Amino acid sequence: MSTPRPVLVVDFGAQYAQLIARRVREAKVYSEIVPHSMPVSEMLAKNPAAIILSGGPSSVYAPGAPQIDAGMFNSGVPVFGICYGFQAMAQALGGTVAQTGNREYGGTPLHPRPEAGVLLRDLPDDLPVWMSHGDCVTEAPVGFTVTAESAGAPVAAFEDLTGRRAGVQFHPEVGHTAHGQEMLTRFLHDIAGIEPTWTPENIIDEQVARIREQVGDKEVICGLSGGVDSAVAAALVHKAVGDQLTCVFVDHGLLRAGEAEQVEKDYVAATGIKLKVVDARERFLGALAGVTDPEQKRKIIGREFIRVFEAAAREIAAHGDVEFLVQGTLYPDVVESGGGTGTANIKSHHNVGGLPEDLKFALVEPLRTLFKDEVRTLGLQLGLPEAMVWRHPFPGPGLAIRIIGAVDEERLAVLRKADLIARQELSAAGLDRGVWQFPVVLLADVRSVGVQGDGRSYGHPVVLRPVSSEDAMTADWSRLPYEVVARISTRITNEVAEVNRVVLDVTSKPPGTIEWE
Ligand SMILES: Nc1ncnc2c1ncn2[C@@H]1O[C@H](COP(=O)(O)OP(=O)(O)OP(=O)(O)O)[C@@H](O)[C@H]1O
Ligand SMILES: O=c1[nH]c(=O)c2[nH+]cn([C@@H]3O[C@H](COP(=O)(O)O)[C@@H](O)[C@H]3O)c2[nH]1
Ligand SMILES: NC(=O)CC[C@H](N)C(=O)O
Ligand SMILES: [Mg+2]
Repeated sequence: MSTPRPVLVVDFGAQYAQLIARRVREAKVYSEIVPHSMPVSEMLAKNPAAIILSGGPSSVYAPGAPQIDAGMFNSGVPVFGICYGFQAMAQALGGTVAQTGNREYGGTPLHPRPEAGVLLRDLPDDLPVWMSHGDCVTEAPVGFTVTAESAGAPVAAFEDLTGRRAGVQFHPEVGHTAHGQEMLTRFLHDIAGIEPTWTPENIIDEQVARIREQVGDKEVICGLSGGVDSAVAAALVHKAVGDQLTCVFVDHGLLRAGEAEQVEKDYVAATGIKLKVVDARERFLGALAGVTDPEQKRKIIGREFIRVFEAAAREIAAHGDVEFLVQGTLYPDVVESGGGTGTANIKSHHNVGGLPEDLKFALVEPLRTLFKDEVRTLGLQLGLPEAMVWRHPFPGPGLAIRIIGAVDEERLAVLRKADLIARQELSAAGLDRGVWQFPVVLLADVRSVGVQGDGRSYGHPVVLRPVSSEDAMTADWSRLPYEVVARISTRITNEVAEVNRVVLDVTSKPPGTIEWE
């Protein structure tokens, strides 16, 4: 099977490059992100159906700012510029970009002109769009029609339909821009003339073909956690190579109450895939003893996972070595680990930034460019049970990154009890689907004074961190009904002897992250 012609999203260090790529997928068009440092000849060698230039932090007129090679515009490939990409495109084609002193951040009314062109045709005046710029295009290049303006941007959108190029100063890819998806769709379908034929089923077919090609007739193991990502990854690999796949579930002692049993029982029942369960509790807890630094914990866990997979592979291999390790890695894991173009390392996800340097497995990661909600859609299409597909995410390093301080059996036992109560009460209130994830965090090195049974207590606080999110890239704290919060608090302080205080985390992401470490 051939890969469809991609729409390339050229990343200029944008906050939203991955969001652009998924909006393109929502328009039923295949897309790939490439760094702006990739030579244009290499981009063109991918035979792109169109190119989208992302936003970015630089100013196009500043020394050393990323530029666009004119070759891109001579190639005849349709191009769409967004924010920095729009400015860079204007400059490369002979327009003018300047800092006018009129900065616009956040919701801004857009005024489409009567000659609104294809992108903005029939959209209302005062259209609320999301802006984030300090520079402006002050003069459009020759051959372009200016199709909209805003108070701070005299050229807020332009089009050259003959050359199949367009650009906008605002961000159509963010949810806050009204009709943003429609504008991107109009560019792709109506200006670039791309057929909307790509669907999530295509991901399945493409990935199955790709996995077959990569793996051939060799044996494969898959790290299976009970979470949706690895379940979908395993289902894809199973579809591709059947019984060459064995899943390995690692009980590292950092799991929640009942989790190991549930994975063993439910997963095999639902899928019929071979599963090996490894009890690695001593090994992980030994390696983590006394460690308090979050990044160090993550690196240790990443390394131990691989060592356990290696040992399991030796036992599983019927002939020779197992070369391939399947992981349910998603795009946010990669980005947060600093794997994007010029993106910062926020935290090393155990399955990406936490991998040891001497990793011998070749990785099979069919979900590496996708977001969780897309993976859930795939899971449903692959016939996985709803309960598995809608399970809340749970990080591979488990409770180790929810104990602030060193990790040991005793602390784990305390957190497990508190966590179970929170999960039970959330489910009892029928709120599972309304909440993206609900970490419970133990501040193991903090103590506070309480009064319980007329006596003094000196116990630990537990933090409730329920969040809502679309893709874990950004999140907000969930406004749980106070009765539910109150019930959880009462039960935890009554039933978990070591905990005498429950607090609620009311921080969005950014500036917080979902997990505390
Ligand atoms: N206990 C485990 N045993 C084996 N592999 C694991 C375990 N925990 C995590 N992994 C591997 O690490 C990958 C990343 O973990 P992550 O938690 O992001 O995904 P997930 O558990 O599959 O899904 P979810 O994000 O919904 O929890 C998993 O897809 C899986 O391959
Ligand atoms: O498998 C994982 N290995 C990790 O090392 C890891 N760190 C964070 N997470 C999960 O990723 C999402 C975003 O988390 P943060 O807002 O805390 O960065 C949330 O869903 C987190 O639970 C991880 N998952
Ligand atoms: N969001 C962006 O792409 C910003 C572009 C440019 N840095 C500006 O401030 O105008
Ligand atoms: Mg998980």
